[in-house]
Amino acid sequence: MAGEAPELSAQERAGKAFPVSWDQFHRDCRALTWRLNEVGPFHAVIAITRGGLVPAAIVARELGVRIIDTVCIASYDHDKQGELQVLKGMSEAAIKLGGGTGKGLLIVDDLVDTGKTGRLVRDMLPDAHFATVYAKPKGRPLVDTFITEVSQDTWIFFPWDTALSYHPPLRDGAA
Ligand SMILES: O=P(O)(O)OC[C@H]1O[C@H](OP(=O)(O)OP(=O)(O)O)[C@H](O)[C@@H]1O
Ligand SMILES: Nc1nc2[nH]cnc2c(=O)[nH]1
Ligand SMILES: [Mg+2]
Repeated sequence: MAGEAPELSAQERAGKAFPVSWDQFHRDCRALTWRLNEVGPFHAVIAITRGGLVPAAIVARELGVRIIDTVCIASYDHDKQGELQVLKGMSEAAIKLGGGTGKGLLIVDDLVDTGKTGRLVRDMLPDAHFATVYAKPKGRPLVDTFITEVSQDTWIFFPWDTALSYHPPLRDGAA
């Protein structure tokens, strides 16, 4: 309707920005692996794409896991969450390795926010271990292991979504 304020995106609602560099992300993934090493061993890693692909590769490398599968889910269109869509489920081979319930499987994603994506995958594999690098309070109860909690009003910017760019100085005319 005319005059109505445009709907804010999840990113705009978040307000606070938490940019993560490649270095920081790699360090956080390694820290996650230290914790997961106490919980495993795992037969396979299941990455929730696309955000889970990079941490899954790092975690699998550190833990010596060579079987990696994906569950492909689309929810945020840029930064607005819509209906969750499972574009591709797990392979039969991975499901079999987890005995049908996910036992001994490690699900990896970059973050949990509302927890909707995590809930969907947990329901597919209730006995799997679910790990994320970052967690916001609403999604946190769904995660078994994570490294850093950020507030619900924070938007995390991942290194694959960002680039170095000029930033003007704080004080006008100081450039
Ligand atoms: O806890 P939730 O509120 O469900 O949000 C978390 C999910 O959102 C992001 O994925 P996104 O759907 O943006 O897709 P992408 O991984 O392909 O970027 C992120 O990678 C998580 O998978
Ligand atoms: N990049 C990014 N994607 C998200 N999807 C849900 N929450 C977030 C977030 O904080 N950052
Ligand atoms: Mg994702």
